[in-house]
Amino acid sequence: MIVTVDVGNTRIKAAVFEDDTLLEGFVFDKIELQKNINDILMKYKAVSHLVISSVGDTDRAAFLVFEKGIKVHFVSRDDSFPFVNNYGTPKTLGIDRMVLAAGATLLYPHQNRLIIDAGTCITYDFVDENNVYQGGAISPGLRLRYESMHQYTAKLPLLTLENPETFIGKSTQTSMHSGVVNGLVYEIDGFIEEYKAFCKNIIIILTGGDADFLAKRLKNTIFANSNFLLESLNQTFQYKINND
Ligand SMILES: Nc1ncnc2c1ncn2[C@@H]1O[C@H](COP(=O)(O)OP(=O)(O)O)[C@@H](O)[C@H]1O
Ligand SMILES: CC(C)(COP(=O)(O)O)[C@@H](O)C(=O)NCCC(=O)O
Ligand SMILES: [K+]
Repeated sequence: MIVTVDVGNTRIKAAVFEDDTLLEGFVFDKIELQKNINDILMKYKAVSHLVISSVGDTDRAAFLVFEKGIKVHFVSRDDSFPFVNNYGTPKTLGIDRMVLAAGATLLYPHQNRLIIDAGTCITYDFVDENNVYQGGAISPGLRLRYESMHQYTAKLPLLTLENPETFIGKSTQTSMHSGVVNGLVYEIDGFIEEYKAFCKNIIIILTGGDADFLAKRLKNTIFANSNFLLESLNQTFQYKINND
């Protein structure tokens, strides 16, 4: 049994796996890290490994306290990955994006894959049918769009996510909701159209904290799975064990 942990820029997500089956998922804030991991390990005594992917310079020590009896593995660029990396700056490619690319490569063989992760930032990652990671895009996430408009203007309020009724905003608030939500939906649909025109036989996976909210608003049919990074971590770790 393993626990995978995804340390994003906003929150921490974790899941318990028995082989390929996700038994339970968790979401918590960074300050509650040790307590939550401890609770998970108390509940699932058969856990043998903690597998962590972190977008930042996580305090390794916070995880290493669990090393008594459990193996702690931080996924890094030195691990084996099931794709060839054709990114121009492979050393600066986010570990989270590498794990998503690895998961898509292993779970959806012999096809083109586009993984869209709607988290703090929106990341687009493209792995082609020859298992070459080609790159993608990075743009601000939903919450970041609201926060940055407030932070970098004199007059715009800080709003929380709301569904815009129409695309024509009739007030400051509805204009901002339309700009953020419709703007992001148009962006994602636009990228999907570009990728579909560029290559046939492509699977599109949408994940991240805003995946469910966005999925039902997209024109394109996609596969929404908010646990895809946690599942990809499980796959990446099994691949590493089998290939090291
Ligand atoms: N309690 C919450 N705290 C922060 N963001 C949340 C929360 N619930 C939903 N979200 C949404 O999740 C998004 C962040 O997604 P997440 O996958 O947690 O990010 P990351 O992987 O970068 O930490 C935000 O844009 C926000 O709209
Ligand atoms: C783009 C990201 C900030 C996304 O982080 P997230 O929204 O998942 O928290 C992260 O993948 C990152 O720091 N990447 C490094 C730059 C790159 O991938 O090229
Ligand atoms: K992301």
